[in-house]
Amino acid sequence: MKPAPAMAEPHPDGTPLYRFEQVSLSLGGKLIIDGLSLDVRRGEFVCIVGASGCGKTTALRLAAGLYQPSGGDVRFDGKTMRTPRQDIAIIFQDYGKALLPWRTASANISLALEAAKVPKSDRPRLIREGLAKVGLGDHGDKYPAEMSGGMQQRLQIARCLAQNPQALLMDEPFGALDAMTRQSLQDEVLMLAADTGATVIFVTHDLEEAIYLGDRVIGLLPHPGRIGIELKVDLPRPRNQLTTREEPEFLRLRRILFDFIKASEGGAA
Ligand SMILES: Nc1ncnc2c1ncn2[C@@H]1O[C@H](COP(=O)(O)OP(=O)(O)OP(=O)(O)O)[C@@H](O)[C@H]1O
Repeated sequence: MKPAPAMAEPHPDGTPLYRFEQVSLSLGGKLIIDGLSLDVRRGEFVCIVGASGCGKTTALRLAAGLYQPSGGDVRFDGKTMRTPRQDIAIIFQDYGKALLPWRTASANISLALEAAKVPKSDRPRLIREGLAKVGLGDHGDKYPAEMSGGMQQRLQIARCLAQNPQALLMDEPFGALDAMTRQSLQDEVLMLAADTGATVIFVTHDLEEAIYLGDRVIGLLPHPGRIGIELKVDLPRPRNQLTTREEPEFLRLRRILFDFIKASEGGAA
């Protein structure tokens, strides 16, 4: 049984995959997110940036169903999110903690297939395909500790994709990687997102990364977290690490975001 690709086509009734409606969240008696309204289309790649502590991770946790809003509504596929779902995968920066160290790369991917109750007989093929998709075809027998940071993050991505998710939520996934590895993983994620049609919400501190990857970049303002800016990224795909970053439109968006972050940090001081 080959999992069907997540929906790449617009939904027939045009509903967004995600709808945040006037979402607020208080934690420990403090308002962390306020009046957040955001639609994310199926297959869209949305990046979230903002000053440290503005609520990016919290917004992602709401999208994952790990927090319930104090006010408003998070709707996924037309339904209010009440708990985490099997078709929403989350990828964190801390790949070391996300992977099981006593399982090989193959066995780590198998974990997602076991959770999804994929029949045992289908698993070896899906594991092989999953490893190949992220360039780890020859490394199935390695343990996480025998792999570089980039390889471990690739493995985490393969494991998440094995869930066949409709949505991929990524929280600073490449923050700990060196520049070259980071760029190759950016391109791989773009390719995988295009291939699977998965909707991606990607949190990053790196403004260039957000523009390079996204169809849209959302900038959050702090205290409480709310949307301060929303930019459509009108750059051709496939993106290219050299030429895309040199486009006047890329530089224009980078300048706008840079000024936004600077102003928001000033305001938060
Ligand atoms: N469980 C909690 N209880 C109380 N306050 C919290 C809790 N979790 C987060 N916060 C606060 O909410 C705010 C937003 O945190 P969050 O981690 O979402 O920000 P962020 O934008 O992801 O930050 P960074 O970029 O530094 O990772 C911070 O002020 C943080 O201290």
